[in-house]
Amino acid sequence: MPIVGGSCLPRIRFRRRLVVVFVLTGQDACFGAGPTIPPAYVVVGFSALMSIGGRRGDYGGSVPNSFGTLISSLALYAGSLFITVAKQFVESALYHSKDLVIGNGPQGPFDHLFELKSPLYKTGSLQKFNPGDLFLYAVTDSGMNKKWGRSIKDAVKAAIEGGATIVQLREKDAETREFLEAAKACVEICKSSGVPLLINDRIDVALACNADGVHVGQSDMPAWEARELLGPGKIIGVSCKTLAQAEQAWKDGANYIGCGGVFPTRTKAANPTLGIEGLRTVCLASKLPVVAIGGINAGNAVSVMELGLPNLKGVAVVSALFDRECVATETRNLRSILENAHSRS
Ligand SMILES: Cc1ncc(COP(=O)(O)OP(=O)(O)O)c(N)n1
Ligand SMILES: Cc1nc(C(=O)O)sc1CCOP(=O)(O)O
Repeated sequence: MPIVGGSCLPRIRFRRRLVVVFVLTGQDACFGAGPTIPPAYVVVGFSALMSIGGRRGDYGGSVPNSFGTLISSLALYAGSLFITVAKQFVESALYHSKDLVIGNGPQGPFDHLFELKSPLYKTGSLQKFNPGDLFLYAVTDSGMNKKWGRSIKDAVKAAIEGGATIVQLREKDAETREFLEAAKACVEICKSSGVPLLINDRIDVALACNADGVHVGQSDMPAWEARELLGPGKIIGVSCKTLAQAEQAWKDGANYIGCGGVFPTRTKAANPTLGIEGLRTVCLASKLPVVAIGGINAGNAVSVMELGLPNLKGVAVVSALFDRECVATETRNLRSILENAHSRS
């Protein structure tokens, strides 16, 4: 902030003007990675100059007073520097607490009363993840859509019409540009229905279409890196088959885990089957809400819901919804089965 000119400091000799130029322009400077020089620096510098000037009589200041001015200015500077460093320490603590998870909410432990200042946290609209949304999780499949002559958009519309509570676009074969265009249309559809939309694997696509979040597997981008990119307001799900994976997903700041394959499936090649007992084991250990996946359909969904585990929030389904003639009808039917089972448990 260069605010120095001949007219500002008319009575100071040239050599001292140089000092003042240094002091005043230095107030916004940084030394290395250290703090910005606080305005008190300017006061100290100016007072020091005054005191020197006083000694020589240029400003009419007295020698004893100028020493006192210098000491009190140094104290002011030290106090101000302390406050600056303390503020940065607290900011840094808040920043590093952003991914600490307590309970199932998106907030870190220090982030209850105010927003973090980092631009990273302006990327998403801050919204709370509701684990209840995992109740009937519709996961699309490009092959099935092609087989039945549906666009992704129509498949998503039909699933929402039938009562899906969350949707994931899992388009393994789609070209990026085509996928992004479809994803943008689906974001609009889901937003207007209040149904969260997640993107499978593709953090880039999720960011570009402003989806509600992503679902990542064990060989995809780690959840903590996805969280860094997406910010705290987005939903992140992680596929987990083991207790260690579930623990890591929690540490990484995920919102939920997808656990399977509960039953054998033809939708995902070479997918190990955990069975109902495998699902139970992971649910009991998981600190995050769980959605079951793999071979789930209208005929076996009740056996999953009947586990009655508090953090098992629902089922994720591909072929039982999308490898059918009428997606809306299949979704409606499965939703009513789930609701009946849930009300009994
Ligand atoms: C809800 C849910 N759970 C698990 C998966 C599987 O994800 P991933 O391990 O990344 O495998 P692909 O889906 O990429 O084949 C999922 N998609 N959704
Ligand atoms: C995508 C996916 N992930 C699985 C896992 O076990 O992580 S099973 C699966 C496919 C689920 O499809 P369907 O409902 O048709 O069986």
